[in-house]
Amino acid sequence: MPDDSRTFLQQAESYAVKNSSPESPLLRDVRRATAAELRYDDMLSGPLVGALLRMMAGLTAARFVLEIGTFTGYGTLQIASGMTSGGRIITCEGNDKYSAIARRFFDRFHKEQPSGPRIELLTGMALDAIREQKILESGPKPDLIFLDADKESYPVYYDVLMPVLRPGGVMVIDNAFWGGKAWADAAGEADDRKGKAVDRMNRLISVDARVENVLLPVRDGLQIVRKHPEAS
Ligand SMILES: C[S@@+](CC[C@H](N)C(=O)[O-])C[C@H]1O[C@@H](n2cnc3c(N)ncnc32)[C@H](O)[C@@H]1O
Repeated sequence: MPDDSRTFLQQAESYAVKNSSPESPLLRDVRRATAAELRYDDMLSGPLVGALLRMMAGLTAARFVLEIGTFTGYGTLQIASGMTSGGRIITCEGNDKYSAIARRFFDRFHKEQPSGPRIELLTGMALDAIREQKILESGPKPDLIFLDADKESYPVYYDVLMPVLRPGGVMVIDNAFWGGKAWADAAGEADDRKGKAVDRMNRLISVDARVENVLLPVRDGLQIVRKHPEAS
């Protein structure tokens, strides 16, 4: 990306954050703790994507949400703050260090909002954890799914998760540009396994008759995929 367009996008993002609903003190603390304890926070979805997730939780009147890739819990807590009381979020994280930080903040959320949604953190590889819990086989279908884990598996996650999303529900997928590798691969300019997988998923979505989607140039690309109400 040319330097001047990068500057424009950075300025646009910072302007957009300033002029969107602010994050709560709890969310600010998650960001600060992540930066202080891990010394990197670039995997965290951040205020803009977070605010959009929170809005999606409200717009879908979400009672049951599934998140793949918790990291330190920022996106989970944004979603939780957009949900009504009595709901449930299942979130999956494969890294113990990250899940320990997330668990601390989930405990604080449950204390601060005892009648808010319950957050259940599954540790281990996401698809195994979900299969063990039999989430995909029985029970209510998720109203909202946030996919934000290993990019090479994105097409598999999409295949496995779209059938369990409730008709009319929404799947949000982060890093749909994968730093520009998604289209570099499409143009044959790079050989990046993650970029190829992300591009494959984006193409799958754009021809999937079960859904309508919009791929937004927000941060690293955000797929908003809505399952048609009559789709199974
Ligand atoms: C981009 S971060 C998630 C950010 C988080 N959703 C947020 O909103 O701040 C991706 C996370 O997915 C986790 N992850 C990657 N592959 C995974 C897998 N197969 N199963 C479970 N977690 C995985 C990583 O350890 C990492 O914490």
